[in-house]
Amino acid sequence: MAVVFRTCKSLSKNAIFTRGISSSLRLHSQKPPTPPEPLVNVDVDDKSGVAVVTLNRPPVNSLNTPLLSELKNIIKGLEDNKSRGMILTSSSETVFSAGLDLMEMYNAPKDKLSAFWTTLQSTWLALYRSSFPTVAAINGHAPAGGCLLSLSCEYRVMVGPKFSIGLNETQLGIVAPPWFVICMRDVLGHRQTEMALTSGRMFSAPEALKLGLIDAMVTNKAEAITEAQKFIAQFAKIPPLARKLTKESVRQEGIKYMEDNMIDDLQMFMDLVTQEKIQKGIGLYLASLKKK
Ligand SMILES: CC/C=C\C/C=C\CCC/C=C/CC(=O)SCCNC(=O)CCNC(=O)[C@H](O)C(C)(C)COP(=O)(O)OP(=O)(O)OC[C@H]1O[C@@H](n2cnc3c(N)ncnc32)[C@H](O)[C@@H]1OP(=O)(O)O
Repeated sequence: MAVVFRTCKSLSKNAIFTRGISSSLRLHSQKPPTPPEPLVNVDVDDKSGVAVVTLNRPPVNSLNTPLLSELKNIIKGLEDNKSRGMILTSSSETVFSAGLDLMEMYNAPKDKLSAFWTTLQSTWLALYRSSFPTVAAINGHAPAGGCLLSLSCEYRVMVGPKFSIGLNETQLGIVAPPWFVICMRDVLGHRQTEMALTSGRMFSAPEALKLGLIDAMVTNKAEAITEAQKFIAQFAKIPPLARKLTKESVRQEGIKYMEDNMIDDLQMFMDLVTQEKIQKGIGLYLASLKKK
């Protein structure tokens, strides 16, 4: 797997920034400061043109505004570079993504809350409607927003059997927004979605496979990447424009929902999440996670 420097340069603002800083600082000091790790890494394979995009926010890849923003920029960069495909995975050995960063929603000022949600909306839309094939190589737990990212890809390969996946929002006393529901229904159908979401159930990888929530189960990350590459390779001979327009057509409900309802959806989020009862619930949940 080779990193195409030209592609990375145009994809990651962070990469240009850190290179610039470290070379200029080297003139003045012996020890340049260690550049910050990007929150999302991207490696593009020269031969296949497929990008492996790795969430890299330890310990659990919780999705905060900067990470989402970086992911969105990478997806846009891949679009601009006419990418052949994208595999989304995690640098953690046990967690794909713990979902939305609860700290972004807890006692947050309204402007930050609003920026957080709009960044989530636009990142999701960029991923969901991306023209290139997308696969989630789910190499760890994927609750809530982690499950949403997976569902927004076209194919899901999960490392099993011990990791779990699902939209568990109701268990937290919060509500999965309509576009989360559309994503789940795209994959599971109406009845299974209702059952899964009203209970907030998390599924083990074997359960998820049986239900169709994931498409394949493997035993490690390397196998997940190989399976993902195989899925993407089957599109090599499909004309990209026909593929893109077909994907958009199949996903029209979700795309249209978001395009038409961005502001209402933001308002619903703000109204719900700022309620005292919800804030208390998030606080208790965060405390229970920290107590573990
Ligand atoms: C009509 C309606 C319209 C609008 C709706 C409005 C609002 C609702 C918004 C709905 C959307 C919500 C989607 C979400 O994604 S909410 C987040 C849900 N996530 C979870 O429930 C997962 C919680 N985490 C876990 O279960 C475990 O951490 C996990 C299994 C992922 C990993 O376990 P592990 O044992 O490896 O790690 P931990 O020790 O638990 O965690 C390490 C530290 O990370 C902190 N942590 C974990 N998850 C989160 C998170 N999501 N956000 C912030 N922080 C998180 C955890 O507290 C630990 O912290 P420290 O103790 O190290 O300080």
